[in-house]
Amino acid sequence: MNLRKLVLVGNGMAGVRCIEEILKLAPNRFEIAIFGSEPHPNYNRILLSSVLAGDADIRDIVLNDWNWYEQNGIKLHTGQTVTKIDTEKHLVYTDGGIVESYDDLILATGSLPFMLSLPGADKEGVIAFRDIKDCETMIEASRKYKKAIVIGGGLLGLEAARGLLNLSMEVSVVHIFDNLMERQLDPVASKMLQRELEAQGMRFLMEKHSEEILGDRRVTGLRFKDGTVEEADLIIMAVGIKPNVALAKENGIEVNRGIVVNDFLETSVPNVYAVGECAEHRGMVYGLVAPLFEQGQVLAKRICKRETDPYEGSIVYTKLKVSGVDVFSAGEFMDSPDTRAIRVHDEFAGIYKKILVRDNKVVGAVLFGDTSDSTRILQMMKNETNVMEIKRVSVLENPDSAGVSGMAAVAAMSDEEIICGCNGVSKGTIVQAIQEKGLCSVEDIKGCTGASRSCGGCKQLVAQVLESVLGDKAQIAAQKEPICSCTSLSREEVLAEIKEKHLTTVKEVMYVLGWNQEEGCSKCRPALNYYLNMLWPEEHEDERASRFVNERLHANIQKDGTYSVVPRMYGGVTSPSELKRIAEVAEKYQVPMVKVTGGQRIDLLGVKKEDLPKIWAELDMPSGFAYGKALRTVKTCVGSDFCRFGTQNSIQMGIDIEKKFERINTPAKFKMAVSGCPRNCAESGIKDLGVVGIDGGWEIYVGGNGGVHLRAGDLLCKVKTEEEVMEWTGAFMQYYRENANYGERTSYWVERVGLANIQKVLEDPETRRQLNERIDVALSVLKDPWKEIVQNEEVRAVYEELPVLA
Ligand SMILES: Cc1cc2nc3c(=O)[nH]c(=O)nc-3n(C[C@H](O)[C@H](O)[C@H](O)COP(=O)(O)OP(=O)(O)OC[C@H]3O[C@@H](n4cnc5c(N)ncnc54)[C@H](O)[C@@H]3O)c2cc1C
Ligand SMILES: NC(=O)c1ccc[n+]([C@@H]2O[C@H](COP(=O)([O-])OP(=O)(O)OC[C@H]3O[C@@H](n4cnc5c(N)ncnc54)[C@H](O)[C@@H]3O)[C@@H](O)[C@H]2O)c1
Ligand code: SF4
Ligand code: FES
Repeated sequence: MNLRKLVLVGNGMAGVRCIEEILKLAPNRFEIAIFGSEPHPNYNRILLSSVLAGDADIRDIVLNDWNWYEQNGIKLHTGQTVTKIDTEKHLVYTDGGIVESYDDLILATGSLPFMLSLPGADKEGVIAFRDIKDCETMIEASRKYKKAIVIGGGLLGLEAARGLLNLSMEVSVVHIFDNLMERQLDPVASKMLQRELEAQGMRFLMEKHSEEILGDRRVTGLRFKDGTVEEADLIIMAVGIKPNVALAKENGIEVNRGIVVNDFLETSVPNVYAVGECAEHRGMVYGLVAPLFEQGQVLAKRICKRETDPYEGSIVYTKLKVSGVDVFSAGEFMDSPDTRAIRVHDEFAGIYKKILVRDNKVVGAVLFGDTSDSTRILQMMKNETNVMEIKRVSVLENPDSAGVSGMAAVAAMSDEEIICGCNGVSKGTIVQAIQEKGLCSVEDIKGCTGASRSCGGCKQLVAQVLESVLGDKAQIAAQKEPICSCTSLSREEVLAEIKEKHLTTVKEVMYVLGWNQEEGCSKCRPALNYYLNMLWPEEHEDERASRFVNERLHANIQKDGTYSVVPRMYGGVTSPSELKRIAEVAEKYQVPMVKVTGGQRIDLLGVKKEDLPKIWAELDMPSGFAYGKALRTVKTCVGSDFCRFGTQNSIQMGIDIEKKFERINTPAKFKMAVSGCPRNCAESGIKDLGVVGIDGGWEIYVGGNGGVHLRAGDLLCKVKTEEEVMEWTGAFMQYYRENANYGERTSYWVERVGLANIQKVLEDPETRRQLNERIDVALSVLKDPWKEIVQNEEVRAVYEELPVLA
């Protein structure tokens, strides 16, 4: 049988997804060729926000790797832009000189970012946020520059701003209206969002009209119509997108705002179809993946000559992907004369929920602070549920979930309810796949049903469905997330294999366990190095090359390529002679800034790499490990020796803890504090482990965090003596070292595992003894890295050869 020739223009999310559907329906019907302007295989554009925020690596966001094209017999032309279509002869031409014939042609050219045509918009440092290249440019710029402006307070602008904050830039968001995300939120939710983001460190310049981008070659600032100027080294334009229609338009295919398609995604020219952000259907152009995937399903059936319902449009809904902020918006969101609203606004809890009802049906919703109702509300919108048949207040309080856990609420969901909005996967489909195919991890479910494959916002729900089906077995299943895309093995499996096969180097682990990338990636290499150090403290030789640059160089790299030096000062206590040495070093090496840190240490900022060993030698103080995934500082208050409120000697307790546990590697940075009484001047409540003096003893709090994931610590235990503080501290640290994922702060780990479970383990004195025994072994082999480099010529020679950047 002669295969039909199918050509896809646009190797993006919508086009390739449609091809996947076609391959499912008719794997042998087409000879497929795909053209993409970008040099990459198909990747998850949505997760560029996560890459920028440091939560994912570019490699993690590939949806279909090079092998996938090969395995499916698809001819992939990356870096090739189709510039001409001969619709008579059925040929496409690329800028690289390739000509390909087609029987069926799908246009999935996506969108182009809208760039404001301001004077100076062509300067270096003015970019959009649309593709991998933009993402890389921003990450690179953050290493050299300090101030960023994001123009546009929509979804993209706010996600970009959050990412840039994570990259330690100062970020101002310039918005043209007085309400952020005015296309998705009403003014109440919008203001709540602004307050929350301000608390995270974002600055907002509202109702500002940009007039000119300043600077010579590179941008230095932005001038507004009111004459004011904001400085910037980087400007991101996130002011919307426009469908990429030039190719269609120039080749006689009907175009309006987008490429005009009918209910079967057919354009005005026979055998030419359009799908995705470039397509205009019934006057609507969509900019979110769920509708694009729905279009793709209809188109796949049409092209495969299968019967299909027409595509009749989609309900649009969004969630902002900024950690610490829960925002959901669906359908209509502004009150109007013909809608009535059901509202809940809890100003204490920072929760706002509104649904809009017309003709007794939900036509839209805005949720802020708690979006757990979102799937159910969306389902009501899709099913056109009559709200008059329900007790109305219960619309915003799931009767099934009131007072019960999220897991129980998921168990009570009907099979039709959609779990993954992006990919339209229902609970029933997931349950069936788990039962029939024996799936036991979120990753398996993703591979089999597509759920959680796009924005990832439904991962928790998918895990809960898994748990509701598998019960106890899900505990193991929940942990079956692969540690990165180089392997399908979870952390637990990798650790078990390391122990069983006695693997002792990162390379050996990757080789024996069949890593699909010989060199691993930036996610697995440091993680494996940590796990090996933790499992074989006496045997495993730390593999510096697998560590992040700061840990390799024992100093934090700064934006301008210089380093910071933070010597250890136990409990935040120093002496005149130490201060003198610090002052002398700072003067001699012309250290541009000497600063007291939030952890009560002294930071010498702006040191050149070549000066580091000399400074360490002259300071003659141990490393403060301010750069590592390790115990950082133990902050102390003045305590009972000097403070009139003090009930306990917090300074001595802090010094003792720091002296005992200094240098210990932990899955993520580990901060501690000791306060002499419940007034808590050392802020023990927001530390990974915080100790608070009380009458006749001490309280130990764990899982606190004063950063992005602001969280008050949970009370782990109350003890009477200093020895017990030390014993519980050692046991908790070692239990965390052995059980948390690499990179997971205690604030997330304690939430994930549950305080009660941790307490259950640590309450047993024998378990505490064993954990302390193991942490003591790990501590016994640690040396001060600065001293080693200063005193050992061989180590210094290796150090001096280290490249400056990662
Ligand atoms: C940072 C970011 C975060 C996002 N977050 C979300 C989210 O949370 N949820 C959500 O639903 N959506 C989100 N989106 C939107 C979502 O990514 C898009 O809706 C989706 O990627 C559009 O898919 P598409 O295939 O239509 O277009 P694209 O993904 O833009 O793909 C089109 C491809 O075609 C190529 N191309 C164009 N013209 C040609 C040509 N002539 N020849 C060859 N190749 C060509 C382009 O280079 C591009 O690679 C986000 C977008 C961004 C940028
Ligand atoms: N979480 C998500 O679902 C998500 C995340 C990122 C991007 N996206 C999608 O990507 C696309 C692009 O996102 P976007 O936020 O750029 O588009 P958008 O159109 O949703 O928002 C653009 C924002 O820029 C503002 N604006 C316009 N001109 C301006 C000016 N001159 N000065 C200041 N502000 C100005 C607008 O008022 C608007 O709020 C959209 O389709 C969006 O849905 C979605
Ligand atoms: S926490 Fe208590 S002991 Fe410590 S400084 Fe504050 S008031 Fe004094
Ligand atoms: S809701 Fe986006 S991937 Fe499931």
